[in-house]
Amino acid sequence: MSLTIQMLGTGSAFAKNYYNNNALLDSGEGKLLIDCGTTASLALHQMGVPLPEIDAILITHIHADHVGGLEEFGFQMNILHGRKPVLCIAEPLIHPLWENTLKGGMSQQGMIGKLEDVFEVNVLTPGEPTSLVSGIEVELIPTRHIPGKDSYSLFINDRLFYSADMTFDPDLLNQLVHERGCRSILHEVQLQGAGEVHTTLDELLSLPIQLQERIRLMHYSDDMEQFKEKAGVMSFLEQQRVYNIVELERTEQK
Ligand SMILES: O=c1ccn([C@@H]2O[C@@H]3COP(=O)(O)O[C@H]3[C@H]2O)c(=O)[nH]1
Ligand SMILES: [Zn+2]
Ligand SMILES: [Zn+2]
Repeated sequence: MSLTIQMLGTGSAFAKNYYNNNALLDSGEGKLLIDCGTTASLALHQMGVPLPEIDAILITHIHADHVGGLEEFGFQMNILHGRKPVLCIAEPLIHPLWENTLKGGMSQQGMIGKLEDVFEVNVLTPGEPTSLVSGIEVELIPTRHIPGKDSYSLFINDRLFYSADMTFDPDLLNQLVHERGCRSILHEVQLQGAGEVHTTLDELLSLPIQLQERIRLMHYSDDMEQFKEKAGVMSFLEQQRVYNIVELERTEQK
């Protein structure tokens, strides 16, 4: 079975040339949206993907570039299409997502008082690979991002690592590749400055070359073009280009 990934956008939270770093996985039998940021519905519209075609949404963590589009997605599906979208989410994110992000805009007296009133909630257990849509199995891996804020990176179909926003974790990357058969890595990157809550390009450049060869960069700032020659064997994912994951597993990328 083939699996494709198309980034709705590849931008950092403050990018203006790129949409939010959200992704559409398509197994041919089902579509999974990874994160639903503020720009998600506009990007999907431009890609020609109607919201009802998406079988499930998976959330990595609570920042607007990853969840800011859920209010519109939820309302559109309920009001215009008469059904609740499936929302896959780690248990610790449910309370903050509703109480701190969605409640203000979505609550309606007597009708909407909790996440489950708008979404079909699929509660995920970190560390347990779970089939989310036909042909797409995902394991949530807790990774560090903001102190005190839960965040989960993804290991997809036992072969593709998709980083959430995360600080540098070379041990995890080594373990995934050398012990778990990970063939390619889509990794967030911060191109300039100290990587207090993100992973910097310099940190990724410190990895063994065998790891760098597997890495494609995403979640980058508007000055990305200036860094193409500074990224060594790593290349930048292009937003809205459709990649077959087999194509991502080739080592010569440039
Ligand atoms: O301690 C902090 C907290 C946040 N921020 C910025 O806010 C953004 C929120 O979304 P993001 O996680 O994609 O990126 C984050 C950063 O750009 C930061 O630089 N330092
Ligand atoms: Zn982000
Ligand atoms: Zn974040």
